[in-house]
Amino acid sequence: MSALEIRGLRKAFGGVVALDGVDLSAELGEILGIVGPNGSGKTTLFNVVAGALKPSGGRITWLGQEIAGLPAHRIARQGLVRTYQQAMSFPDLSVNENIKIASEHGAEGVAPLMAPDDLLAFVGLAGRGDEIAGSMPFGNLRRLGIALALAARPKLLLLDEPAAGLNDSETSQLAEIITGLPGRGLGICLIDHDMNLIASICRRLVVLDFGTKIAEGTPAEVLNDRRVMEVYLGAPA
Ligand SMILES: Nc1ncnc2c1ncn2[C@@H]1O[C@H](COP(=O)(O)OP(=O)(O)OP(=O)(O)O)[C@@H](O)[C@H]1O
Repeated sequence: MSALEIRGLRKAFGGVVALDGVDLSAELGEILGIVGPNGSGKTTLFNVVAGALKPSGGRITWLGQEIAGLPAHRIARQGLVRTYQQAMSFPDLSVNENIKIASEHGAEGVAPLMAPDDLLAFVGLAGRGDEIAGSMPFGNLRRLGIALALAARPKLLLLDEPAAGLNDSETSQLAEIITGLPGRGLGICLIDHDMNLIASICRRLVVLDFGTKIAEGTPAEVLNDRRVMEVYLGAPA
């Protein structure tokens, strides 16, 4: 059984069906890319898995236990942690204070991934622990968002569009950070619209369209899939 097993996951907002029977598995030690056009259900998938939204149906098994519908803080305590499209931090507090709070709300019974100073160095914020989060430039706020998620000692990290708004050099630095995580035993699920980033760091991709999984496989398999090409490029199936 995979670390995360999702079966028949459904989420409806009134008449809008955002997830329509999604099956998906994610392993520790792998980077799984989740792609699809705007509105295909990617963020809703993360919200439901991480407990920010209750599913309308289906099963989510994490490390062998059913977690569908549990509140977000209980899911985070079990090592399943998500980041948001907007980097989340307490803007009036320092970087170090933010890290401390994140670690206090993190997974129970899991050793820290690394010491706070090493964590800051790992995400490219060495020596910036005393800076006030809200005064940092956008790229550094993104790094801080990842540092805060890692401070919560995740076993599986759900990254929602971490490269949005980053320039090319910031995106390659981000790719280095992310690719360093599976070797430390973490699993990563990565949503992003940057196909170059996704194809370069993910071994496996899942493609959503209108709340259903339309393809799954290696980047090469998926990007040559006729249905995926149709969705992205409008080519006939
Ligand atoms: N809170 C909500 N209330 C009503 N409808 C919602 C809500 N959240 C999402 N939806 C709808 O669910 C569908 C899936 O949205 P979602 O944000 O999950 O897509 P996405 O693939 O993450 O899109 P994007 O790439 O633009 O971030 C869309 O039709 C969206 O309008």
